[in-house]
Amino acid sequence: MVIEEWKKCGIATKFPTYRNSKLVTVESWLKGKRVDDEAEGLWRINDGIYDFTDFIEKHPGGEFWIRETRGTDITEAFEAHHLTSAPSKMIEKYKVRDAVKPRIYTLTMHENGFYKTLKRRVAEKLKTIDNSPKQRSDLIHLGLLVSIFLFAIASARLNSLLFLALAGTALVWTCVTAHNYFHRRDNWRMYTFNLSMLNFCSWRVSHAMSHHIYPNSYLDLELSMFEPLLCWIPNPHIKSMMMRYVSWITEPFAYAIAFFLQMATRIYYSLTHTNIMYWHDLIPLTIPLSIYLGSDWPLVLCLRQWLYMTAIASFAFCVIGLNAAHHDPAIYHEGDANREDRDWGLFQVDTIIDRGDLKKSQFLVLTHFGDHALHHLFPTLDHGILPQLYPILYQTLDEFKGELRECNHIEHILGQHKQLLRIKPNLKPPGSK
Ligand code: HEM
Repeated sequence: MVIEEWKKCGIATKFPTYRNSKLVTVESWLKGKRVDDEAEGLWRINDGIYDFTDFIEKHPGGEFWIRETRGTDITEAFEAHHLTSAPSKMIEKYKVRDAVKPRIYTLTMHENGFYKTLKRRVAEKLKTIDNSPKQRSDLIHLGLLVSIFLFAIASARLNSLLFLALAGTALVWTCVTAHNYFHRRDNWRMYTFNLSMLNFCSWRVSHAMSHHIYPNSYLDLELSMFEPLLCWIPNPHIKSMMMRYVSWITEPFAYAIAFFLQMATRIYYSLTHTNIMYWHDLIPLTIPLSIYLGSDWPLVLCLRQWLYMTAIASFAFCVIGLNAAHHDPAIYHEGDANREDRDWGLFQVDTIIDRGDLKKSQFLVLTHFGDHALHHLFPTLDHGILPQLYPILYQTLDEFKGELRECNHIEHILGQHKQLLRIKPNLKPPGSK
């Protein structure tokens, strides 16, 4: 079959099936991947087919990661989530056969390439690293979590807009900080992500499996979920002339309803297709409940206060998240010229401009998706210890002609808006002179 030119994917040999679905969700992404990935109904790592059915419940990282990825190619996710050599040694006993067809993904992880070299160096460095910042991360997270409830109750008792804004701010910062935790083995802090109406299980797919592994490509759900409202792919077949400009106007509205929209989509999908709701989707209700118990307000007003708080948090989350690292005309997006070296780690760095203005504060890094490149490369590491890895990252980037760029938030906001307008692909590959 001939693929239309504009559908050619920069990192895979197929245009992802899920992009043809009427409703783009985590489930349609996984379903599409099961169709596309040549994993023969099991799990694929490089050119091997593995049956991890008996390992699902034994997985130290938690059942979710393996259960949900059945029928897909997990090569990059497997490499990025483990820093020890144990998992690579363990998989042999689960191997069933060699895959019949070649992999559809064209990024590489050669032993002496950028990513594997960096990973070996990072694994070595972790043996001598100062781990105390991890406790600081835990304290910051706990402090923010408690603040949500204190500020929410104060906003009702004092009927104060200021405390309402503070409660919304504490909510968004707790949510971003909780993201530090849902990338890892199951732990109680990952549940606090759900206070926002988002769901960490859903995000383990849309963010950890999709966005982190295939950023700014057709496979990145964090792009496709916003289309056609906001479209960053520089392609007139996807981004209509009208959407380029209209998105600037509709954007604030889209930001404010993003949390509600995710919850509504999941409820709608559960009612019309299969249930994708979890018991922990009820967690956000603890906020209106605490306002009700901590003030003399009737329940209706408590619910209203909670919805206002959530809208503030949703708006702030998008201002922070969509302007954190990935969207600027100088950043690689689907359709742009590819770097010659197809190393997965270099691809990650090419899709990011880090926020340099956050780097001096662990609090800001945790609450604003800081140290973004290192986090993409090693998602299971606590954000607190990432700064200690910069010397190794810079040294390895130098050796492989990579570059970690930086800018501040205002520059990112401007760049993101220019990217919404851009329809012409960059013809100069990253790394070229
Ligand atoms: C989609 C594929 C997979 C993902 C996303 C994944 C994710 C994870 C995560 C998040 C952790 C916890 C890391 C931490 O908190 O520091 C973990 C640990 C672990 N996983 Fe997986 N995993 C996957 C597949 C596998 C497979 C196939 C095996 C082996 C058969 C495996 C073996 C382990 C082991 C032994 C650990 C303990 C920590 C370590 O030695 O690195 N995982 N995994």
